[in-house]
Amino acid sequence: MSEPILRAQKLDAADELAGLRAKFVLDEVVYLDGNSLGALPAAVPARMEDVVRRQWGSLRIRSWDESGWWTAPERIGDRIAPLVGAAPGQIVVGDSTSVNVFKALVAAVRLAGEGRDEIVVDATTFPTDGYIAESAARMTGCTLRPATPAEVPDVVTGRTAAVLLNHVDYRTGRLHDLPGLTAAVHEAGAVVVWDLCHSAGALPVGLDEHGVDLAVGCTYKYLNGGPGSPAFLYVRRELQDRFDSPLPGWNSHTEPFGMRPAYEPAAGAVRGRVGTPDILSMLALEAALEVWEGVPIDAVRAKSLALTDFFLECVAAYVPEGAVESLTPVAHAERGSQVALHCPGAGDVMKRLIENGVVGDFRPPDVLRFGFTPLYVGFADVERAARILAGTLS
Ligand SMILES: Cc1ncc(COP(=O)(O)O)c(C=O)c1O
Ligand SMILES: Nc1c(O)cccc1C(=O)C[C@H](N)C(=O)O
Repeated sequence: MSEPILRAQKLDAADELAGLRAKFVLDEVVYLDGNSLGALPAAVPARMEDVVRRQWGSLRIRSWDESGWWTAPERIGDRIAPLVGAAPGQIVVGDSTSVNVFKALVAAVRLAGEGRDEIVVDATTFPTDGYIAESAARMTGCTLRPATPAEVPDVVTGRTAAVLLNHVDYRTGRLHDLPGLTAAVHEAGAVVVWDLCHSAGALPVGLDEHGVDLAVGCTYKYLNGGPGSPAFLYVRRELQDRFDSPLPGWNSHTEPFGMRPAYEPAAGAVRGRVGTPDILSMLALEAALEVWEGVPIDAVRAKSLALTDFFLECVAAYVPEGAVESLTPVAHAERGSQVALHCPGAGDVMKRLIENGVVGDFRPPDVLRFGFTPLYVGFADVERAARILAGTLS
């Protein structure tokens, strides 16, 4: 047996999270696309059967109270909170990430106050954040200044109102320095908004510890909430009273069923809500989050780094030199939970990989992306993926 296969066996045998794989619906495919859409947790279908048939089918309107539908956005927010280092009462679940980026960024400019007329946006951002930042800047009368995360400490000034950053770069897998960049933004007196789509559920974030102001993230990647599952919005407790949402719907009113003509915002995380929550997706997410019971995020991070290290090792062992080049930083402090490989003809290579039972994804112009979800990816999967990649390239 080859050396990487033996190593994989040893690593799998010592993996304290290995048992979690059984909590997911998986097959013989090596699934390395959990950074796009997480796998289905096995408890979700039966829960949805109950939600649809009993809660909706039998209880109907009563379920808003009796099945806890009305309070689901805050309840599920509190379930996500420990995974991103937040105390309870600061996260609300609902709407898409894009919509929450809009809420957070406009609210950030309003929090920053008079005399600040610039929004700094991550120049390497996932496109939706950039599009929304451009619109938010136009709406608030701000100038938009794109900057790479590394440039942020040098570009923030007394004019900066808000800075929108990605925790992990969706293309390269680079992890940015959230504590350091948050401190740099604060030093300039500005408000920071973090997009945690590629870090929530993959690594410790430490929102409270690092004094983050506002954050958003999706739940369909490492949190396995399902296609289009609702996103989350974090508003630091000390800012909640001043959080002025640009989408003040009736669900965030202090007395929603008072049906009053004048808007009066509720206290707390509820202020981030807009309209009627998407209950089916939300309750699928709630069931999906049960797999996290007793799972420390530090153990997830340790396994994630071991998986990505081992993948890079196997690629180096199997793939002919020069055929691919890793875009993902080697330093653990700069790596998320994915590996991105630059590869000529990456689109076709990924098609062949998928035909051969290894699912990752392709991002233009020439990037092969492999996401490693520590809850269900094992070391034998990693070895097999690298071996099949080498076969695809030869
Ligand atoms: C960093 C980042 N932000 C935002 C999004 C998109 O959010 P939405 O759920 O609104 O499509 C994604 C992925 O789709 C993403 O990777
Ligand atoms: N949200 C997605 C979707 O609706 C379809 C396909 C992919 C996605 C993704 O999440 C892509 C992902 N954010 C990325 O990093 O590229």
